[in-house]
Amino acid sequence: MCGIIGLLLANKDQHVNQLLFDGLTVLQHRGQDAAGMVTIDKQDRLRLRKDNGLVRDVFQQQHMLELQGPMGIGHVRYPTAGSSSQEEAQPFLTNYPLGIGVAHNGNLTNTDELQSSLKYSNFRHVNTDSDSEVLLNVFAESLTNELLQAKSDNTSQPFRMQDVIFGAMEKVMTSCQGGYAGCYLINGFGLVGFRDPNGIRPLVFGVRKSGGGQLGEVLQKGSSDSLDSISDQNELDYCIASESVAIDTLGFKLVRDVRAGEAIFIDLEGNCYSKVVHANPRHTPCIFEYVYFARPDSIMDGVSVYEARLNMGEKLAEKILRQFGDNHNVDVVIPVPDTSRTSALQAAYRLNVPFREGFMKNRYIGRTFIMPGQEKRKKSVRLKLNTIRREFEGKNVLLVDDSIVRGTTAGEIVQMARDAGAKNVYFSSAAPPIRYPNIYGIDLPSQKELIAFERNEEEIAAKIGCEWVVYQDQADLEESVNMAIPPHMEKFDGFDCSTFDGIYVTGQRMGDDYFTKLHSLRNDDAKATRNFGSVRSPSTLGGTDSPTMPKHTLDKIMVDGPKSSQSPQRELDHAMRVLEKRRMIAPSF
Ligand SMILES: O=P(O)(O)OC[C@H]1O[C@H](OP(=O)(O)OP(=O)(O)O)[C@H](O)[C@@H]1O
Ligand SMILES: NC(=O)CC[C@H](N)C(=O)O
Ligand SMILES: [Mg+2]
Repeated sequence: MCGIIGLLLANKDQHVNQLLFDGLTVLQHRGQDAAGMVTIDKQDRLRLRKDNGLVRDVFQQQHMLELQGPMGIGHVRYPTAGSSSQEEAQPFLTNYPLGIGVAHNGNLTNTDELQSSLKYSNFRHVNTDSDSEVLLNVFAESLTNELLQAKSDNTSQPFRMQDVIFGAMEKVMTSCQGGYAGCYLINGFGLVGFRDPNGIRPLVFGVRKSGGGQLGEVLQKGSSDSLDSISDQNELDYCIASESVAIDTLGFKLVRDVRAGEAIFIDLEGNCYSKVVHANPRHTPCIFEYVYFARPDSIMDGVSVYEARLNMGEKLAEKILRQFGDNHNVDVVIPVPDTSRTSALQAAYRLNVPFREGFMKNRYIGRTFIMPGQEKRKKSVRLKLNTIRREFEGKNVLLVDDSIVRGTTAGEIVQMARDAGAKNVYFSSAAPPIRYPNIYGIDLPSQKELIAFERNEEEIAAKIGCEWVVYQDQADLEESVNMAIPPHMEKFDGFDCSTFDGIYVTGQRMGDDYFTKLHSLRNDDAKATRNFGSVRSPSTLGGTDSPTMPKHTLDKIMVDGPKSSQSPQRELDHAMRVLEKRRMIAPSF
């Protein structure tokens, strides 16, 4: 679930680099593997920096100084296609036509077909296994055709670039299947934000007065659907982002969400054009954004993520009460930090039992679910959380998590609760059991890796070692989000709940060859082998699956490392051990 951002400033002497950096830092929870940004300088040169690592590791002072210009896009990556290699970090660029970059969140489900059509019909070269590079080239090809057409139709007068762009975006949306929200940067013209015809992945945009001034009453939150009422658009800075939290933090005012099947084009003069380019959009956003991915302080499609999570806690508690009545025997509710806190708080309130912080989180360890590799995820749970013994000793504790996916967290946490002296350990999940792969931007390619695959609640409880486990019902989860839609907003056409019910809004069915191939390419073992394959020399070391190590550190480890007489696997093991050791040292801020 990557994070994307695009920025265009009215004052062409200003630079977007610091705003991009700050925005990406705020979106870091959406991707920890790699980060990148591209800007366009005064000579129309695209300036790119991308690498594996967290935002703070990837952009050093010398990179920031070079990332000049008033327009740029940025990306934090959590891979769902190809490998974790540095080459597949984003943004991707292409020179033709004009010089275009892309930052993409989501996952295309017809990458292979598109790639071979680009190669054999359009003679375009795609250099990686990334679906995002394909998404870029499909647009580049369509834009080329639209530009050539517009040029031949309008020999005597200039054409309108917005028409050309919307024509190209229509082709993108009819050709590209899957979930995608993205931002294209077009040299000499501006930024394009877009969202797939099902609105699966989120995207919002906002404005501020040039340089950061106040907009006054014109754009009170949620009140304005267009920018028509703002007289002098030349004075506006624009920000497009995955989540409203980036818009808020950078001092922009949220205008609205990009609609399903819509593209918005912001030109260099500050004019903003929008069009729903897909003929039959249906708005079915990914419900897992509300469960886990988004920050609670984000407003997504008009819905406060925080409020939706409170509702999830309320409904979860009601299910526990339905199942056990008032004899539920729970002494204390304890959240599994961080994401479940909001739901756990409300569940405790509804159950009328104390809410206690029994686990303390090491703030320097990132999110474990989006880390690559099961060993690393497992180890990170232990490094990340520690117990406060007095909250467990002799008590019947109800642990609340937002979701149970592979069961890595639940298994470790239950054991920790027992080690801390809990009498009985109950576990509950604010989301229903996850039993199906995700194909729209969450890296859950393999059913067999899911703890709820072919297991019922009793079997899951036995597997994670607790007395009982209770999951949210899917209808209650959907209702939790629907209840938080403000009265003036349109209702959704439904949700993408495919990881819970196996119904794919883009029409795939379990058993299709697509799933077999996805599993074989992206199960944990396959990924480990592929990422291992990319560790060949210090120059390609950005390709290891280290989420936090800057490349120069990796280079050094390989120089310090064992001699080549050892097997490649042992060399890798050694490098990983050194990495693990060094990761224990907290980075300085
Ligand atoms: O069953 P699993 O495979 O362990 O996945 C589920 C867990 O992973 C996530 O936490 P994560 O540590 O990623 O992030 P958080 O700190 O935001 O809760 C999620 O909140 C669950 O706790
Ligand atoms: N999680 C995502 O949004 C991933 C984007 C893209 N599919 C990639 O792997 O880079
Ligand atoms: Mg968690």
